[in-house]
Amino acid sequence: MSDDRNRGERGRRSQGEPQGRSGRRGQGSSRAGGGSTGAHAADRSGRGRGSESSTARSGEAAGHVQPARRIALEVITAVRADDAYANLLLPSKIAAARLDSADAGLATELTYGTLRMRGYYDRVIEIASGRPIAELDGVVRDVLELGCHQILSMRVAQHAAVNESVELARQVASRSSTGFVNGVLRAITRTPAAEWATRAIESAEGVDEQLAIAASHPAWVIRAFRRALAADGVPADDAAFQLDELLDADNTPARLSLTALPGLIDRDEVGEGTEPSPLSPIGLLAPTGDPSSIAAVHEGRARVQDEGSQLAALALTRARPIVAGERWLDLCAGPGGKTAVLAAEARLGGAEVVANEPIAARAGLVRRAVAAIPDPPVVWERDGTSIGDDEPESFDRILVDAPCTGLGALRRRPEARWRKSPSDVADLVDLQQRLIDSAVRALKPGGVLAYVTCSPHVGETRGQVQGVLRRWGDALEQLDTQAVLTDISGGAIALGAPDAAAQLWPHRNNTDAMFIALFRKSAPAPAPAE
Ligand SMILES: C[S@@+](CC[C@H](N)C(=O)[O-])C[C@H]1O[C@@H](n2cnc3c(N)ncnc32)[C@H](O)[C@@H]1O
Repeated sequence: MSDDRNRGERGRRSQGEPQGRSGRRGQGSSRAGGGSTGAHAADRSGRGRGSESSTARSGEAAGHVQPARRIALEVITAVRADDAYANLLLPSKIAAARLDSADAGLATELTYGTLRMRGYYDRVIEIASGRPIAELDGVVRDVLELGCHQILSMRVAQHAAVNESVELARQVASRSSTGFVNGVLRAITRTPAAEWATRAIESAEGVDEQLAIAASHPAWVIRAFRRALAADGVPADDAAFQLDELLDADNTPARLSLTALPGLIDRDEVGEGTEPSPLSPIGLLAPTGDPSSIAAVHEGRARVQDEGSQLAALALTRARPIVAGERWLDLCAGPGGKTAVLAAEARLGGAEVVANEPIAARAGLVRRAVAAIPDPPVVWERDGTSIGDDEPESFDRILVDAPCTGLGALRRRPEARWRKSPSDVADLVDLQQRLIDSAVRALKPGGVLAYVTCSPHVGETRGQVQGVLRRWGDALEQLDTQAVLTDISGGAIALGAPDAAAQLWPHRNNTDAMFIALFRKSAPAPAPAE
């Protein structure tokens, strides 16, 4: 654990330093000049051409901008304007531009670092420019955030960060925006990073609002994490420290972890500098780099997968011994990471898997994910909420890895925190409930259901458990998921307060914040003896 992580919330905040390991340290030495900064006095035309960054996206005018910066900006703009996924878009852009590993590393740091910390950078930009961030053109804001990341969090020479940002603005926005970008970024360079942090944090009122800026998470997410930690039994006197650790872990890139698909490859055959996961019996930790260069990954016998996701899939497959001939359903399968584990385990035990994913493109990803497995699962493209009525009492095990806010996977998908709002939670909770009820209907009596989310939000986790037990009464019994996970991990896993369900945490388990709850559908009472 880094010094930063040991320091704790109160210590860090008292030093006026924002959250995370991304190295926000003072670089400049002169003062930026309050509400009427140099930037403010300079060109205030934050408005560009009024269009999104088509030039940035096509890369037409590369100018004198380093390719890594251009690619980072293209991805940041696509994430903001088109809801693109950075983890899908960035690797394809790096490959298309044939960046060497150093430039690929730089593009990755620029992209993920900016997406992670943009909430904090936006506040710095507001203070430095004297303008609300919402008033700026989208692409100008993207350029400024990217520039902020270099100035406040990286060891990039400040003149390079400013000059290349101005050049990027010239390429993707209006000519007049270049003066504005130049003025704002120069103003930011004139104040040490630590002082910016203090100013930004103190500009907010309220503990959660200040922490939101320091840790660059929306305040409602901070509150949801607080509640989830409490629900997991974290004592009040440890809550602030644990929250701090969690936010820090969210802002720390995840290790590269792989699954060796059971029956397709042994863990020790994967090689390439990997080491066994301490938590998952099918998991490996790999050196960072391009995972597709690992032969077993290229062949589909090993897959990139968080250890928490591995454990969620294994919780279902190993909750009890497999009986040959069992039928399993993966109700929400796309893009197929857990389907691959289910299918590999099912094959060894003589069971059959059906995968379901209603979005055609994601169903295609499921088919790709299982292509290396002999006799791969059939993939349906149906609405999971009606499968219970269409296929009643048909499956021995069902995985409901439900659509959720994704607040448990912010290490890997930093932009997810800015995408969701509290109003999304209600819709997701409703969909999750309908998927669970459908799964219970589709489950054979005596069958096992695993409900999984990559979110710790209580409404999506323990709230759903309470709801399903209320709705289904004696027809459903909760299994001891913590005991199952403890068994799978050989006792290595640290869990919260004793409970039937299990919540994993990035700061505690070094996994995504997966929530896993196992249930068994009651078998009908045996017929009375004659
Ligand atoms: C959390 S993801 C599943 C991740 C997947 N199990 C894996 O490990 O790769 C949830 C999936 O549910 C799908 N989904 C959304 N609505 C659905 C519905 N009504 N029925 C079934 N699946 C749905 C989404 O398209 C998404 O692919």
